[in-house]
Amino acid sequence: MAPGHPYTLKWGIMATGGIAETFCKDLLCNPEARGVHDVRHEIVAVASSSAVKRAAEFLQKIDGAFDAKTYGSYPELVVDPDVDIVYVATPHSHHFQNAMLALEAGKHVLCEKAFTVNAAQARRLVETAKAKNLFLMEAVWTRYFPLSIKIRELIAAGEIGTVFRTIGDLSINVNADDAKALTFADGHRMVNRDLAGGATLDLGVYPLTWVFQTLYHLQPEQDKEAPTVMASSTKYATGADENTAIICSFPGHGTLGIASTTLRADTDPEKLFPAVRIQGSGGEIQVFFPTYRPLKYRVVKRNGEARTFDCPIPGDPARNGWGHGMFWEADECARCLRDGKLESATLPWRESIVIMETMEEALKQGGISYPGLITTDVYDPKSPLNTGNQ
Ligand SMILES: NC(=O)C1=CN([C@@H]2O[C@H](COP(=O)(O)OP(=O)(O)OC[C@H]3O[C@@H](n4cnc5c(N)ncnc54)[C@H](OP(=O)(O)O)[C@@H]3O)[C@@H](O)[C@H]2O)C=CC1
Ligand SMILES: O=C1OC[C@@H](O)[C@H](O)[C@H]1O
Repeated sequence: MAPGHPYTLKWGIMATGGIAETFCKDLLCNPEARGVHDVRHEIVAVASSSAVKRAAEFLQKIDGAFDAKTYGSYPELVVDPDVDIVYVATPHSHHFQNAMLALEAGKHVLCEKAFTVNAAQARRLVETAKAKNLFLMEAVWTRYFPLSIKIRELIAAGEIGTVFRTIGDLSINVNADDAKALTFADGHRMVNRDLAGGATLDLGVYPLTWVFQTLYHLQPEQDKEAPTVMASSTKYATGADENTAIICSFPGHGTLGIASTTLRADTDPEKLFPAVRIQGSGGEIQVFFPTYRPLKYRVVKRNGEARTFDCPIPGDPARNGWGHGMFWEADECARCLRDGKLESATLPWRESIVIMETMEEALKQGGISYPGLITTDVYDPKSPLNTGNQ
C-alpha cells in the first residue's frame, strides 16, 4: 500500500440472501462518509449456490459492483485469485463447511453469526485458520459499533463502578394469529432444525454478546474465566428452541450474566425500556433495542442522575443516505489484514469459541439437538452444504 493511500480489501460474497444484500450495500458506502480514510472495500465476486443468474440479479439489488464476477457455486468463488476474503452469509447450518471450503482454498474468512452449530466446529475453524496463516472472524457486527466501543471504554474507566451483572434480551413476537404457530414456515431458517434454526443461535447470540463484551472480554487476560451455564428452553413444533434463558456465572469475578431470547414476545413493544442493562456499584449503562443494532445508550448513576447518548449510524449521501452499521466490522477485517493480524482483538478466536461452548451447553440443557450433517466437525468439500444440493 502506498503511503497515504487507503488499504483496499477485495471481497468474495458467498450467498445472495437477505444479510448478504445488507452487508454488500454497506461495503459499497464511501468509507469517508463515516470518517474512515485508511481502508476501503471492493466486491470482486459473488456466488450463489442456486444459479449464476441469482448472483447477477444480486448485483442489481445492491446497485453496485457491476464488474464483479458472478458464480453459480461456492467452490468456484473460493478459488478466484482476485478474492482476498470470503464473507460467508449462508444459514448457520452451513457456516462450518462453507468457511472450511474458503480456508482450505487459502482465503481469509468473515463468517456470519452464529459462528457454527457447536464449539467443536468453531475450534476446527480456528485450528485451520491458524495452521494456514489466515484471518478468520465471526461477524458479530454489534461489537464494532462506536457505541459498543464507547461502552467498553466507560466500563473499563470505572464509570459505573464495579460491574456485577449484565442482563440482556433479544426477542421478537412472531406469533401467528392463533398463538400456536409462528409466522415462519417450518422450512424457514429461523425454525428449521436442518438449517440450525432456533432463537438461541439466531438471536440469543446478541444478548450473549452484551454479556460477553461486558463481563468476559474486559476480564484481565491472566484471569480469563469462562462461565458456568444454566439454561432452559421451550421447543417449537419443529424441535428448534423458541424460548431460551441462559444464566452465565463467572464465580471468580463475582459476576452474573443473564441472556434471554424468545420468538413469542417482543423485547420492548413500546421501545421505551432498555434491552440491555450493565449494572455496577456506581450505577448502570442501559442499551436500547435493537440489541443487535443499538442507536442509543443511557448512563444512570447510583444517585439517579442520568444522561442519554444518541449514536446514529452515518449514511452515505451518494448512496441515498444508506448505512446499516455492518461496515464497521468490514473495516476491522481490512485493518487486521493490512496489519498482518489473523484475529480481531475485539472478538478474539478464544472468545468466539467460549461463546459457542456457552450456546452449545444452553441448547443441551434445553434439550435441543441438530442433525449429524450440520453438527459434524469433519470437513467435507463434497458436503451438500458446499455443493448446493442441500
Ligand atoms: N448480522 C446480522 O444482522 C444478520 C445476520 N444474519 C445471519 O446471516 C446468515 C444468513 O441469514 P439471511 O441472509 O437472513 O438468510 P437468507 O435465507 O435470506 O439467505 C441465506 C442464503 O444462503 C444460501 N443458502 C445456501 N443453502 C441454503 C439452504 N439450504 N437454505 C437456505 N439458504 C441457503 C442462499 O443463497 P444462494 O442461493 O445465493 O446460495 C440464501 O439466499 C445466518 O447465519 C444469519 O444468522 C441474518 C440476518 C441478520
Ligand atoms: O442477526 C440477526 O439480527 C437481526 C434479526 O432480525 C435476524 O433474525 C438475525 O439473524
